[in-house]
Amino acid sequence: MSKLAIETRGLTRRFGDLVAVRQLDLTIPAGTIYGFLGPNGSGKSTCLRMLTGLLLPSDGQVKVLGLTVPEQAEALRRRVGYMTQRFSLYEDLTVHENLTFVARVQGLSRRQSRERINELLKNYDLQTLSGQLAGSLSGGQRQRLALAAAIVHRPDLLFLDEPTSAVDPENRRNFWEKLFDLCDAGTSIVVSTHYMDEAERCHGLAILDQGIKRADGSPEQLMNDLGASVVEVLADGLRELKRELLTLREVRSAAQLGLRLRVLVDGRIVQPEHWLRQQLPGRLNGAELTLVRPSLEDVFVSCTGERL
Ligand SMILES: Nc1ncnc2c1ncn2[C@@H]1O[C@H](COP(=O)(O)OP(=O)(O)OP(=O)(O)O)[C@@H](O)[C@H]1O
Repeated sequence: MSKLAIETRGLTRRFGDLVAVRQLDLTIPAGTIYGFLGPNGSGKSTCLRMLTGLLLPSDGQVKVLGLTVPEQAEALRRRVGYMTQRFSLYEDLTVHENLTFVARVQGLSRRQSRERINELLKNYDLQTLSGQLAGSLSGGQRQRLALAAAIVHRPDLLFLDEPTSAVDPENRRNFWEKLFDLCDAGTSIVVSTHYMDEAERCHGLAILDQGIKRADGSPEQLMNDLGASVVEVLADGLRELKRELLTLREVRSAAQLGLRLRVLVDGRIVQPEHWLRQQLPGRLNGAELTLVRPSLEDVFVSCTGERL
């Protein structure tokens, strides 16, 4: 059996009356990239902070790299890296000074620190920026520095909290290439995101909504197990059509994409295109209906029960 990076049972965190994370069971294999996908406020950061040992759970059991958290959080500290949402850089230190500072905190010797920092500056395309203040870097440069800082001590497990929110698509793509390199070299990675395309890159994934895990599995599994069919409708008067479709109980959602509506129909309906035409005969006369492959966004909409 392959080793686990993380295992939780009944993990819960309350803030007063608010339950930010509720009864979360997770089984995350080592050597993979695992994502938490959820909207703002769904509990992703709270969850990551508990898994790093920085925040005490209200309830439940947590094992990270075989260590019991929070009891063994100190032993865990050296083995994990954590890149926070705001990147946590020292704005008035240079790129090199930021890395040197983190290397000292992580206990690297001067020599180890020098070698490791040279390696990171090269790998993360920061050599020419070495003497520049972190506060003056672009979004993509800040992100690369934050990642380099999070892995100075070669952690076995890396946590990333919405790492690409502030960067453009090209930087996001390059960033993910770096994550796959790290994963290939044996680092387990847990990443939170609210981007579907990012979630789709993960080996495994949990969909969080209001602190509750609504589904988990590989993106392919989640799409196969959707329990709904997706029909794209090309027709006139889409806004009105959408309203009419949403009055049907079997229609889980209808989202407009340009000239089309993407309609999620309960999986128990055998021929969804035919069924839709039967429900709205006048309205769908002359419309084009096509059964298409589910996307992760369809899974997300379906799991969170949002009838958009
Ligand atoms: N220290 C705190 N005190 C009180 N409430 C908190 C605290 N930290 C988080 N919360 C609440 O817990 C809920 C979950 O927040 P969390 O930051 O974990 O969500 P998130 O999914 O990471 O959101 P985002 O994508 O916006 O970062 C929110 O309602 C938030 O207001």
